[in-house]
Amino acid sequence: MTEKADTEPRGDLCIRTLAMPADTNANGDIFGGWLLSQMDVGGGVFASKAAKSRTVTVAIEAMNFRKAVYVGDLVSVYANLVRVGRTSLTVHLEAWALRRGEEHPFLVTDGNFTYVSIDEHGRPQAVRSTDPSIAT
Ligand SMILES: CC(=O)SCCNC(=O)CCNC(=O)[C@H](O)C(C)(C)COP(=O)(O)OP(=O)(O)OC[C@H]1O[C@@H](n2cnc3c(N)ncnc32)[C@H](O)[C@@H]1OP(=O)(O)O
Repeated sequence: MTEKADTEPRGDLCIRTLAMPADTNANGDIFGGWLLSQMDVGGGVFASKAAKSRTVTVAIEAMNFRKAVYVGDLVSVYANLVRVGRTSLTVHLEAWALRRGEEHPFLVTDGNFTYVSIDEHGRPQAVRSTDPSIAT
């Protein structure tokens, strides 16, 4: 895995939460699945706002777990739109942790999450947005 040189989060802040004891794995560290679910929730909020519709997660790619997260870390998820298809959007998500007593957050995970815009029956529908960067 290549080390990312980023020193600052990129994108829109979409969720911020505190890692709690209930989120730990058998080793007492924060469970990767918990982190992934925070990213999915944040990315879903971002994708629904961008598509102006309900969305569902269809794929997660290029997921990197770069650093461990511990109880008490403040976890923030940032989103960037990287691709818009006919019915789907791909969002690059980064999770950053701020440790108690420290000044600077650090990148803990990142990945590309693809969401599909769906209608009231759960069927894919064309992305419709007033955002000019999302041409359909
Ligand atoms: C936060 C949460 O959402 S939790 C819920 C977890 N997710 C779910 O329950 C979703 C379950 N899956 C589904 O309901 C269906 O598979 C749907 C609605 C996502 C897609 O339905 P399908 O009939 O497969 O649709 P279809 O084949 O037309 O694909 C729709 C879009 O998804 C894209 N897609 C499908 N599979 C993938 C994949 N593995 N990777 C990337 N994109 C994909 C297609 O390319 C298409 O995008 P485009 O229109 O922009 O070109």
